[in-house]
This record gives sequence, C-alpha cells and structure tokens, in this order.
Amino acid sequence: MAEQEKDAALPSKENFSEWYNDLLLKGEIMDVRYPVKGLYVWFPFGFNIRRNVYDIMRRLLDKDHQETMFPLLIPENEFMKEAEHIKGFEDEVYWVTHGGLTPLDVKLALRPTSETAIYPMYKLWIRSHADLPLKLYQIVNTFRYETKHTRPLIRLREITSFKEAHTVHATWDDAAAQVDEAIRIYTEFYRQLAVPVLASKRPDWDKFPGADYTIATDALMPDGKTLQVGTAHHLGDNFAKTFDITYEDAEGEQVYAHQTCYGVSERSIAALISMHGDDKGLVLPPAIAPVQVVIIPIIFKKAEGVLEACEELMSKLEAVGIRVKMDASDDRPGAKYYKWEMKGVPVRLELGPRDLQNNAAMLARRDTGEKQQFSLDTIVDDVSSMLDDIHDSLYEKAKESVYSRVFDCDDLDGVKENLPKGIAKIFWCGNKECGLKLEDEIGAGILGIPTDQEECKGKCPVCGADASTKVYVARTY
Ligand SMILES: Nc1ncnc2c1ncn2[C@@H]1O[C@H](COS(=O)(=O)NC(=O)[C@@H](N)CS)[C@@H](O)[C@H]1O
Ligand SMILES: [Zn+2]
Repeated sequence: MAEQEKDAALPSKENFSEWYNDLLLKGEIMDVRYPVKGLYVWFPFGFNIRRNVYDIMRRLLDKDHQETMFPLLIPENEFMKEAEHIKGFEDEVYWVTHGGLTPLDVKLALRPTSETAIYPMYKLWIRSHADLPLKLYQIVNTFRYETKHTRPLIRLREITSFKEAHTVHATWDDAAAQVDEAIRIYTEFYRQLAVPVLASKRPDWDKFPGADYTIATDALMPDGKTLQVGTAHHLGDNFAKTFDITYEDAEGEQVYAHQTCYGVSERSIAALISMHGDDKGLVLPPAIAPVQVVIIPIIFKKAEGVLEACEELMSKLEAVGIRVKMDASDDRPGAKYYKWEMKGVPVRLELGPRDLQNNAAMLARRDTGEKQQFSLDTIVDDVSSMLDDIHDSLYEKAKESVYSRVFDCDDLDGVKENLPKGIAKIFWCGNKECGLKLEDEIGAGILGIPTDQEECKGKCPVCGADASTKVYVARTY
C-alpha cells in the first residue's frame, strides 16, 4: 500500500461506529471539529450530496405543497402557549436573551421545530374552508439541546437540514389521510435513496408532544440499531385550539381546523451512507451522487489521443445530464481509483491507448467492483442504463439486508436472542404497563405497530392477555 493509503486506511465497516466517523472525514461529508458540541460543518462534497437529496424531497413535495420560510426566533409567549408541546421541548430549547448588551424584554426561542412560529400566522391566514387544505413546508436549521450522545448527521444540536411540512385540513379524517400521504412520500423519497424504511405507529408514550398519534419511518443500520429517519404526526385540533385556528364552514359556523406536521432531517444522509458504504468508502446511489461518472485517462509516455477521446466522452455524457468528472491529474491510476472509490462515485471509466484502438472503454462499477468493456459507440446509453442498474441493485441488496434482520418471534427469549442482530416482532396486548415492562425486560424500545400489519392472534408475552397485533421492537439511536 502506498504511504498515504496505508495511514489513511478506513476501519472495516465491522466496527461500524469507527468506520462511520472516519468516513465522514475521508468521504468529505462533514468536519466534526467545529468548537461547539453537536454542531458540525458541511464539506462542499457532503453539501452537494445534501443538495441532491433535498432536491428529491422538493420534487416530491412540490406536487401539492408550497415551500416557504418562517423566522428562526419564536417569542416566549407564543412558544409557551401549548403546554403539552412545550413539555416536549421545554428542556431542549435554546433561548436568546440579549440584543447586543441589552436584555430583551421578551426572550426568544431558537426554533426546535416550528409549530409555535407558524401557527400564529396560520391563524391570520385561514378564514374559510376555501383556504383548506393548506400544505406548506420549509427546509431550515433547527436547534435542540440534545443531552444524549450527539453524533454528526444522526443526533445534532443544530439540525441543519430540517424539512418540516405543516398542513391544515377541514376534518380529522382529511388530516389522517395526509399523514398516510406523508408516509407514502417518505417511503418513495427513501426508495430513491435506495434505503428501505419500516413504517410503524409509535406507542402513545413516544408520540410527538401535542399530537394525537405519530407514524414513523425507521431505517435499520448495519449495527442492528434502528434510526428514526422521518415522522408524520396527526395533531388533531390540539394546536388549532391553542392558536385559535378556525375556519368558516359551508354552514357559516366557526370550526377548529385539524392539522398534521411531518419532518425529515440529515439523518436521511446518515442512513444512505451507512446502508451502502463499504470498506473502500462511500457507495452513493446515482440519484444523489455529486459525481456519477469519473473518467480516468490511462496515459503512458505519449498521450496518443487518449486525452482528446476522454474529453469527447465527457461532453457526450454531460450532454445527457450525467454528472461526470475527468481525473487527468498526475496521480498514479491506483491512487485515483482509491480516491474516487472513497467518494462513492458509482461508475468509473478507464480509457487507454489499447481501449482506444478497440474503440472501447473499460467500465468499473463501484457497488460490485465488476469491470466490463463497452464500445464507445454505445457508451452513453450503456452508462445511463448502468446507473439505473446500480440503483436497483443497491436497493435490492439493502432490502435483502434489512428484511433478513427482521425476526418474527413467539416469545421474549426469541426477542432477546435476535435483538443484537436487528428488529424483532412480538405480540403486545397494547396496554401501556405491559409495553413499558416489555421494553424493560428486553432492554430495547417498542418502535410501534407496523402500518402494513394484518390481523393476527396471539398472547401478550407480559400479561398473557389476547393480543391482535405484533409490534416492532429494536435497539435505537
Ligand atoms: N437531534 C436531531 N438530529 C438529527 N435529526 C433529528 C434530531 N431530532 C429529530 N430529528 C429528525 O427529525 C425528524 C422530525 O422531528 S420530530 O421531532 O419527530 N417531528 C417534528 O419536529 C414535527 N414538527 C414534524 S416536522 C425525526 O423523525 C428525526 O428523523
Ligand atoms: Zn399485556
């Protein structure tokens, strides 16, 4: 191994935590050396991935939502209005108390999430049922004074990429349908990142403060723990009553609106890095890869038209919208392969004098390492379909990896045996004491009732009562 490669070797993905932390630096995703706990800095390459990921989210939401932006600072009187909500955020909220040297007469909360910033405005904007449904979202930074172990992309104190949607509806049922739509959007969003997610209804004690119920999407990480990568909350008319959001119905009556909110953060990027990466570094799904194809000219003493052929190949690929780079630096080919594999570039094209004579290029796939020669006459179509194949193959492999680690268990021993590997499914009668005892007994959390759960008959492993549902349980981030 060359000198710089030896001391730069990435730890094996077997020790996931070291691998993940080291890859954030070597893959140029985030620099964790910023001098405030829980705040991290995007490297440009990581920020480019972030932009591509959130472009996918925008394309999905913009079909029937509108994007906007609300202020970061929330006056204490508004923030303290919703008791249940605040109980959920009271101990996580940052306060601004001064303007320069002058103490503020009303202290201002840094938004941990934006209900209490947005809903006073919704009160002003919503008059009649003709104004409904209202579906807005914003992609902003939010701040939470997390006291648990902070981790880049996973548990931040400044959530830099918080996509929060806030919708308003005429009825409870309309809002419930929107919660289902939100989960469909998230499942499609994650499919485009080749990340399988499991949707489940959180137990009551784990729902969003101020919500009637919460549906969450969880990703299963390589270490067998789950990461909550998106949530949708049915807020009922709880916030409408607190912020007096009413509309005039067809009979001229003032009616409280029903609402939802649903959010995704940069955990989406943590999930895709963790799901697909390997011991050589990032493996990026083509849809979000900043560089989809890297061209490596193989030059010996004389260039023999290789550079020109690479330039031509690059412009042909760019012409069909493929994000392509040529690495004509004077690094050795091996060092180039190492660098672009670390950055997860899905396709590498090698082109040397012999390839040129055969009017061909050698294509190397990042995900499987397979190499195959393609004629330069058809290379643009071949590369395009290869990028699609790579996405599909990443998604199939990820689904296989996740579903093979969901264990249908009949008793607590089965759960305890399988929990270190992934997610267990076990009967639960649904009452809270049993749920909390179950969590205690297995030392893990109830994720919730799978949204695709069919009726099933069994016994609660805690109290023995009849149970008609199985729940996902798992160790979580
Ligand atoms: N400290 C954090 N760091 C990174 N992501 C986080 C953090 N806290 C929450 N998230 C992500 O943000 C998502 C939405 O957060 S939440 O609290 O569940 N829901 C809300 O705040 C609602 N207002 C919907 S936007 C979570 O599902 C989780 O994926
Ligand atoms: Zn029970």
